[in-house]
Amino acid sequence: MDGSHLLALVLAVLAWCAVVGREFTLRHPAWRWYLTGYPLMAARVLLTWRKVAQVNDLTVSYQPTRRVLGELVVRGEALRGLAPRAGLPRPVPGGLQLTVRLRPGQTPAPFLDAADALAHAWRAHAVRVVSPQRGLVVITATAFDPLAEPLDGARESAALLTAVLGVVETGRDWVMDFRRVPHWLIVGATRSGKSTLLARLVSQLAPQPVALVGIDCKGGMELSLFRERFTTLASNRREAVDVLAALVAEVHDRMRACRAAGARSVWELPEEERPVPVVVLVDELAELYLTNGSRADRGEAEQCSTSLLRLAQLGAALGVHLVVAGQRVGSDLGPGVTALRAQLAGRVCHRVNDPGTAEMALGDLNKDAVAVAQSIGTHEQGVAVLAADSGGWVRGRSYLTRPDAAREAAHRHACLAPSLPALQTPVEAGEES
Ligand SMILES: Nc1ncnc2c1ncn2[C@@H]1O[C@H](COP(=O)(O)OP(=O)(O)OP(=O)(O)O)[C@@H](O)[C@H]1O
Repeated sequence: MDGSHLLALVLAVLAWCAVVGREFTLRHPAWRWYLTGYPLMAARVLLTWRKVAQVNDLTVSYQPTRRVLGELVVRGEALRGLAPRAGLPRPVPGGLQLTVRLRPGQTPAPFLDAADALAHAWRAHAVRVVSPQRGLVVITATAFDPLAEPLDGARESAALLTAVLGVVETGRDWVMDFRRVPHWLIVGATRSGKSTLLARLVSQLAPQPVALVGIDCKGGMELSLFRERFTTLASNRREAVDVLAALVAEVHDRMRACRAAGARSVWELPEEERPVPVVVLVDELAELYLTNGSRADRGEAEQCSTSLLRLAQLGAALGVHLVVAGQRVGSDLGPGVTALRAQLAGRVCHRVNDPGTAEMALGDLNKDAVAVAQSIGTHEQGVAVLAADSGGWVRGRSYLTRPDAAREAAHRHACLAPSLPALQTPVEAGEES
C-alpha cells in the first residue's frame, strides 16, 4: 500500500469515527459530556486554578509586604500567594467536582463568595461550594442547567410513604420520603408549579396503602380532581375544621394504642396492629388563616391553626403527615403560621412574588437558598429549591404531571382508599343527616 492509499484509509477511518461518535453522543447525552465537555472544562480548571485563586483572594502568603528591620520599615513586594491544593477534577453528571484542601488559616467563606467568579472563569452554568468537613471545600461546577427543559417521568415509587417527584440538579431523583422528613411546606406564586407537584405526589402515593386527606379551601377546585382516591376532602374552612379535629382525635387514639403496646411510634407496633399512614394535603394555607374579622371567622381560623400545629407536633411518630401548600406564607397570617413552619421540616420553594415568602420557606434553614429561590424565572415552572432542616438544599424540577394523568391514577387506585371512621367525609356526613 503506498502513502496516498494509507492517507486515504486514515482519513476514511477518522471520518467514520467522527460520524459514529457524533451519532453515539447524540443518542447518549451523558456520554457526550464525559467524552467532550468534561475534558475541556477540566483542562480549563487546571490551567486557571492558580490565577483564579489569586485574583479572588483564595491564596495565602506567609511573607508580609512590610517588615521592621531595626528602626526601619522595609517595604517589599509580596510573595505570590500560595493557592490551596486542589485535587484532580472528578467528573459528575453534567459537571465536575474539585476537592480543595484549605491552607492553615483559611476558611470556606471566601470560596463561597468566589463561586460566581469561578463560574465565569470556567464557563460553567453554576458553581456550588460546600464544606463537607473541616479543612476541605468541595467545588461543584455544572456545565448546563439540567433542569432547563420540562421533565416527563412515569416511574412509580417502590417504598411506602416515598414519592419520586422529579429530578434534582445533580441528576438524582427528587424523592419526598415522609419517613425521613415527616412534614412539608410547599410555596410558590401562581403558575409556579405547586398544583403540578401535588398532582405528582397524589399519583405517586395513590398505589400505596396510605390514606390521603385533602383540604382545599379554594372550593376544592384543585384537589377534587383526585377525590376518588381521597379518604376525605374538605372544600371549605368549616369542613376543614371538622376534618382537622377528627385527625387530632385519630392522633390521640394512635397515641393511646402505642402507649398500651409500649411503642414509641406506630412503626414499632406489630404490622397487623399498625394503623394506616395518613398524608394530609392542604392547598392554599392562607385560606385557613384569613378572616373577615367576624368572631365566627376568627374562631374557625384559630381552630384550624391549633389543629394543624398539633398534627405537626404529634403526627410524625403516629403516621400522620402534613403537606401544606400556599402562594404566600408570611407571619402576617398570624403567629400560628410561624409556629407551624417550625414543625414543617421539609421545604419546597418555587418561584415566589414576594421575598417574604422565600424567606419564610427557606430563611431559617439557609440564606443562600433564599437567594437562589428568588432567582427562579417565570418560565421555570416546576423548578424549586428543596431544603430540609438538616441544612442542605438543592434545586430540583418536578415531573410535568398533567391533571388528567393524576386523575386517572386516582381513579385506578380508588379502591385502595382506606376508610377511617374518624374521617368520614363531610359530604357523606351531610348526606346522612
Ligand atoms: N414541573 C413542570 N415542568 C414543566 N411545566 C410545568 C411544571 N409544573 C407546572 N408546569 C406548567 O406550569 C403551569 C402552571 O402550573 P400549576 O398549575 O401547577 O401552577 P400553580 O402554582 O399551582 O398555580 P396556581 O396557584 O395558579 O394554581 C402548568 O399548566 C404547566 O404547564
